[in-house]
Amino acid sequence: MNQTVISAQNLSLTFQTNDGPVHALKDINLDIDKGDFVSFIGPSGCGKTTFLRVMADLETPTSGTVTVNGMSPAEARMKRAYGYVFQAAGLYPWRTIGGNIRLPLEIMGYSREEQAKRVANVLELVELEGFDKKFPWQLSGGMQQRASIARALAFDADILLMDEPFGALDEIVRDHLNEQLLKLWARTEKTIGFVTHSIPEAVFLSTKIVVMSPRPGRIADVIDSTLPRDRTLDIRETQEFADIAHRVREGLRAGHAYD
Ligand SMILES: Nc1ncnc2c1ncn2[C@@H]1O[C@H](COP(=O)(O)OP(=O)(O)OP(=O)(O)O)[C@@H](O)[C@H]1O
Repeated sequence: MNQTVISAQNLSLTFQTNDGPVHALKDINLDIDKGDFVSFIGPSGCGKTTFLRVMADLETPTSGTVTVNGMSPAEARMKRAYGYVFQAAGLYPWRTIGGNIRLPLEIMGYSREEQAKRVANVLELVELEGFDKKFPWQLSGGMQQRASIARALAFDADILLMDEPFGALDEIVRDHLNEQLLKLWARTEKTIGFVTHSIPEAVFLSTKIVVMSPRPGRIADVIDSTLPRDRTLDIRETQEFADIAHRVREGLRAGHAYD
């Protein structure tokens, strides 16, 4: 039986600003099952980041509820139920890659042995073995983003929330990272929530695609992918891939106000 790990019920969030209220999310209902790879796609300002931030307890909903592993987002954060990857890698330039990944573990008081074990483990998962003593500026943008994924994996949480992690990278690097991410997902069996602007990226990565529409941010369509979980980039040439991409595009078009 599918186990729900993230559940949003009638979730709304309105920001009060000097220019009046901004309805970032409105009546969102969504269940994410264990092991799902869920992408959130939609035009700029439709609330994708806000939704992810609500799950991560970085924003508080105005009404409705979200549960993460059956807990409130605040409890889930205390229990380190998820790792979070931001748009920019956000590595400290004065710390080595290993030092950056170790930082949250140091703060939480993990022993030196445990820190070293975890750093080695996550560097292997993102294929950056041997880079622990390098500084961020010695790595390419794609490698820095992999290091920031490694940092998010350091607590070995079951859930990984990723806010457009590859948006700033060129297409070839992005393709490669997408393949690596799928391998990592298969190996670790994590549940992933992933924000993107890219239709091919969403279709290639996801088991479930949540298409959002702006003002106020609502769910326009939820697409359960028919593609096999085990896939390589070649799958993008198939009719099935094109069909799913078409449905995403239709959802985006239907939800867009074109104002
Ligand atoms: N702290 C805040 N205060 C006021 N308004 C905000 C705040 N954070 C976000 N918003 C507004 O809420 C709406 C949703 O923003 P959000 O960043 O979630 O959208 P998004 O879909 O992730 O956009 P993008 O793709 O550009 O990152 C936008 O209109 C944004 O301006």
